[in-house]
Amino acid sequence: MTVRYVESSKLPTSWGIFDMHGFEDTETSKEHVVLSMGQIDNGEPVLARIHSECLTGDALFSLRCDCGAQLQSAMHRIAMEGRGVIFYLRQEGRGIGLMNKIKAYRLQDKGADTVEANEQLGFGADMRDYSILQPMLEHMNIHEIRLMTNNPRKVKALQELGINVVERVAHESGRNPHNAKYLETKKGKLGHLLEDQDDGES
Ligand SMILES: Nc1nc2c(ncn2[C@@H]2O[C@H](COP(=O)(O)OP(=O)(O)OP(=O)(O)O)[C@@H](O)[C@H]2O)c(=O)[nH]1
Ligand SMILES: [Zn+2]
Repeated sequence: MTVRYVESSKLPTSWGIFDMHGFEDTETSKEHVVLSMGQIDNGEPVLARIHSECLTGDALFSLRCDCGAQLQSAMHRIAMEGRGVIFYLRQEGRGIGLMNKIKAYRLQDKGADTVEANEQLGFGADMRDYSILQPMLEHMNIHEIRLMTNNPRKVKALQELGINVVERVAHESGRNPHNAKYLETKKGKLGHLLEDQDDGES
């Protein structure tokens, strides 16, 4: 495995003070970050978020998706429990990268949904590889997680890697008129477990 631990520091945030741990993938040069709070290496299942980078949603306040709201909600939940961990993985655009995501957004502006746009660009619907998590979890001595996600495929992928997901914690937030179609496609085509939205727009 090519992912190695680099260094840790404090990261004060609006929700509290996290510990920030840096990892680098020497093969891809991708730099991943883990935020933790409380004692997470004592063997008790850890409340965890495995968050895929979304520059537009996480940093630029985009309403096209729900990523920014999900990240903030995860930080809030962990702070409320006083214990938990966020793996911030640099898998922008479900693994296709930022430039390709912009191309996909352009196709979506012309009517495609997120899956069709990926396919029109020659990519699969979801190109993420979670195996990079293994050395990071090992370094943090985390073996059992309560995973904040709506994506059953993410749970399955982690379990196939030998990561024990003892609970899926529903993680819905940030629904708005601009991401209604995106969320509908996640539910209809990607199998996300999202509440029905009877009165919503599509
Ligand atoms: N290719 C592509 N990627 C997108 C698009 N919108 C958001 N993303 C990326 O999707 C990733 C987040 O994945 P999601 O499918 O929203 O959610 P998830 O991580 O599978 O599931 P949750 O754990 O429930 O959030 C981030 O890397 C975003 O950059 C899009 O329209 N096209
Ligand atoms: Zn996003």
